[in-house]
Amino acid sequence: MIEVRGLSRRYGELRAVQDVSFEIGRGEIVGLLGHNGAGKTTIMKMLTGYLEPSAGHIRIDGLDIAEQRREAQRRIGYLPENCPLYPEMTVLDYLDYQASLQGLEPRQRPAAIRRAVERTELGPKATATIETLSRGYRQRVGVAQAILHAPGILILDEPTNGLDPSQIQHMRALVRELAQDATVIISTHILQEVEAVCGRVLIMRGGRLALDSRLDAIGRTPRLLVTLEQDLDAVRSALTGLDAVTDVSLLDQDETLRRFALETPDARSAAPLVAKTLGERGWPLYGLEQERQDLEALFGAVTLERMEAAHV
Ligand SMILES: Nc1ncnc2c1ncn2[C@@H]1O[C@H](COP(=O)(O)OP(=O)(O)OP(=O)(O)O)[C@@H](O)[C@H]1O
Repeated sequence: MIEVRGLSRRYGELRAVQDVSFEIGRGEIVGLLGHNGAGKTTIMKMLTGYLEPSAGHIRIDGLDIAEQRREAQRRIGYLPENCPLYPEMTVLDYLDYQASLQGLEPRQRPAAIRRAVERTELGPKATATIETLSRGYRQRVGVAQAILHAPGILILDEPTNGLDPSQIQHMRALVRELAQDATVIISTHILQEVEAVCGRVLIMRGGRLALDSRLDAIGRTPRLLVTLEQDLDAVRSALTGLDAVTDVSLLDQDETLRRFALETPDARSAAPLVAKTLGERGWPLYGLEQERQDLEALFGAVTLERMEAAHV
């Protein structure tokens, strides 16, 4: 339903997006992941018809966005990175104004606004002026304006940017809920964000698509990191008998302590078993935690071969 072929965009000499191709099917939740400046926003602006590509094609449900822009845009809801909100307007007035800009007939608007307010749980703030809202609520208003016309595709640029942890949880739950009847593309520079809601990831690096993969195919089962005084052989013989631990390797060490990485099918449920087994040996446990991989670690995990394959 979204088809992108050979997409490129230059800003003067700068190649912000270079020869990017992908397809996204109905109902997918896809994370567009990359560092600041990787080209995510530029791609999203082109997908939504607000920026013209320097080269390449985009089709939305078979509609060429260059030739049938308005029709294609009707199928898309867009939360821009800095969604323009009018601070002095109430939430309802703002949504009514957006509904009119989006071309909804006056008689359709009340039902559309009611549905958007309900889905984003903005009811208690509906008559508040936007300037009085927290950042989390403002983002919800941004999402509400994106879903007014019940689009089949939602494009959300950094939807959790600047939110506190509880607002992030709420936004993630909202995205999952919206994904039940829409295809969703979310841009972010935070890997955990993708892991929390997406089934597939497109990784951008320096304007190029470095990886297009289902998350479960990346092999990112988190490892358990354990810090002990013992050496590798001793730790191996203590732990590899457990079903929960399939391999042990030494990560790093200082004069007294060694940090080991335990391969395990499920790090969370393995942790108490590992703690118990080590405790039974009377070994002091200096650390036990799940490995957190950042974007760099993921880039490292992606083999050169796969990156090259993604470029063809
Ligand atoms: N209007 C513009 N004029 C010139 N350069 C631009 C313009 N917009 C973006 N760029 C540049 O293009 C590159 C890609 O920017 P883009 O905003 O697409 O990246 P991004 O991955 O979305 O990053 P961020 O998360 O910081 O928004 C960056 O080097 C940026 O500075």
